[in-house]
Amino acid sequence: MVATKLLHLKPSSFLPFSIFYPKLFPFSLPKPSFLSLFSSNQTQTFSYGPSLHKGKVPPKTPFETQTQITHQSEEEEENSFDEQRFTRIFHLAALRVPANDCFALENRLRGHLLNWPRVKNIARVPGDEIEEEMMTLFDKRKDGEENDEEEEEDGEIESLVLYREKLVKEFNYRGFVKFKNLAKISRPGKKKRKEKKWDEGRKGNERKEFSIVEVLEEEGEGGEEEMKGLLGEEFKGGRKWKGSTRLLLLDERYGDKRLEELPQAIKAVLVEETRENRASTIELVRCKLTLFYDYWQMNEILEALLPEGIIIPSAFETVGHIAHLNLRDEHIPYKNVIAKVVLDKNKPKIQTVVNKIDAIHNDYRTMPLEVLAGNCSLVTTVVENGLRFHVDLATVYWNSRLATERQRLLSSFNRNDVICDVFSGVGPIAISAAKLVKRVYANDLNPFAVDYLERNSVLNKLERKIKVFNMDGRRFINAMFSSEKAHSITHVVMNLPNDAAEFLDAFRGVYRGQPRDKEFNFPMIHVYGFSKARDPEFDFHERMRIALQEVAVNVDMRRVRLVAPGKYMLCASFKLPESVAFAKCMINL
Ligand SMILES: C[S@@+](CC[C@H](N)C(=O)[O-])C[C@H]1O[C@@H](n2cnc3c(N)ncnc32)[C@H](O)[C@@H]1O
Repeated sequence: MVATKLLHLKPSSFLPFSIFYPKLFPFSLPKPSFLSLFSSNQTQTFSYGPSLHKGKVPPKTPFETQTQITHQSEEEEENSFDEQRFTRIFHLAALRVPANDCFALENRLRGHLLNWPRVKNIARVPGDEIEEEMMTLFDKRKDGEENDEEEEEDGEIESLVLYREKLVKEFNYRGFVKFKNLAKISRPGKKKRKEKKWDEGRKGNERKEFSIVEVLEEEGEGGEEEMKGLLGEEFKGGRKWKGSTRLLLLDERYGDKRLEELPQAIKAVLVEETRENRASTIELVRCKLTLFYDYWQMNEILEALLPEGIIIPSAFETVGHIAHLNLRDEHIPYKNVIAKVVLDKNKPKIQTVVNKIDAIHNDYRTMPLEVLAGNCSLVTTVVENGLRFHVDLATVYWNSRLATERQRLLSSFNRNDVICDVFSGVGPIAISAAKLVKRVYANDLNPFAVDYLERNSVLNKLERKIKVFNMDGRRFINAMFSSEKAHSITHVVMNLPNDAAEFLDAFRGVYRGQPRDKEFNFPMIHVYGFSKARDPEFDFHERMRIALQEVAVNVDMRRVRLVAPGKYMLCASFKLPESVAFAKCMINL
């Protein structure tokens, strides 16, 4: 006979696999495909795992309805939506087992337990937690070490209140012999109290609970009041208290199954345990798993919020604490809501969400950005290649997507090299190179970039290896190669893909007028460019030829990445041709 008592629940109105179309957003368009799923003759296929379309939407409490009526500013209203509309309730079956056995049983029942992303299949039962020390006291009592006047026939303690009273009588003349244990009976442990504090105080960036599991108890279970008296209002034992227990959440397919319908492995656990130990605490219970807004992934929330047919923005670039979106026109009416979801789902790493509002048109290559959510600071710190870079996206250029390319370039430098970075920005190439090479000359036209370049050199303790310049790229090339420095420079980096090829004319005649028998240095030039042509390599080569007025030979041309459909970023590396350096005509600066 199976002695384990089952909790029989009233049939719930919840249909396990109904689709609920959440009316989440005033401007969400009707979703015909969702609605059609309500039609009665539609047969649905089982889809595994939690989804906003499955589960039950909890009814609103009067308090929630009231808070919605509170006044919001226009801006708040634009950015907000009711997060509670994303709460979903799932009904599951679980084995309630003694806490000490749960890991062994979890192993044994592998394959039959809930396997949902981010939901642990072992859950605590609120209120029945008991500390190890208290349990020892309990066990001792069970083993008959203590007087068992109040013990029931099956060895269980009938009343903890009576037991406590008995212990009180046993005080020795000092009165404290057993006080330690007694205190534990009625006082929550330190650990527990700490947890509560954390929970109460959580705000802003702190992680919130994204799911809770509650046991659905039958009414009128004995012993509840007694346990409440001992363990406080939190206790929701309902049944005879047996110490700490855990819930092993069963696979969602068993949510509405009766014991007989469960797989043999689960039945075996229940039957064996009960046979071996009549006081077995293992039982099959029904429970309620609630998943909150914080549970769902960014795409799941956005899918529910945005009208059908709109592409769900799924990716963004990260620069330090800033998420940088590139929203399409169709997203613009929902930009604030999208930004809020991006922020919520990527906190605390992301603190600010911005959108690029226009193409880059200015010389300094700074992006026109609009802050959509979070704090307004565009000053951030990026870590690349083990180095730290302070960046202000409002005034300087930064592109994290070029990190791999920068690595590739750096790997071609060695400790004897001297690098000349013509368009250095805040220094991702120049400062990283300074770690490897003998010396770096770094230049940028943007005074803000140069300011950050200097600060970043100091931040990374490399300022002694870097000399910083703030001038136009052509003047810089000319200044470098008409000075003594020319003899040492081994690499020139020109990363201004829109125009760098045209700046190659600055190399024409840099050694003009100098005696040819002198030892000259012909550095490697690494120039970046974009091309939309059908043959991007040929196109870029042509641009270089026009600027140099020579055909550069032995050019190593590489496609760095596709920056837009049909538009490549390229890098051409070649040795400065002697004929260019000694050319008679020079550009007018
Ligand atoms: C594409 S960014 C590259 C910055 C840096 N190399 C990086 O990878 O982040 C180009 C840089 O060239 C600078 N720049 C634009 N025109 C310039 C010019 N005529 N002379 C010197 N620097 C210039 C811009 O201010 C910008 O910082």
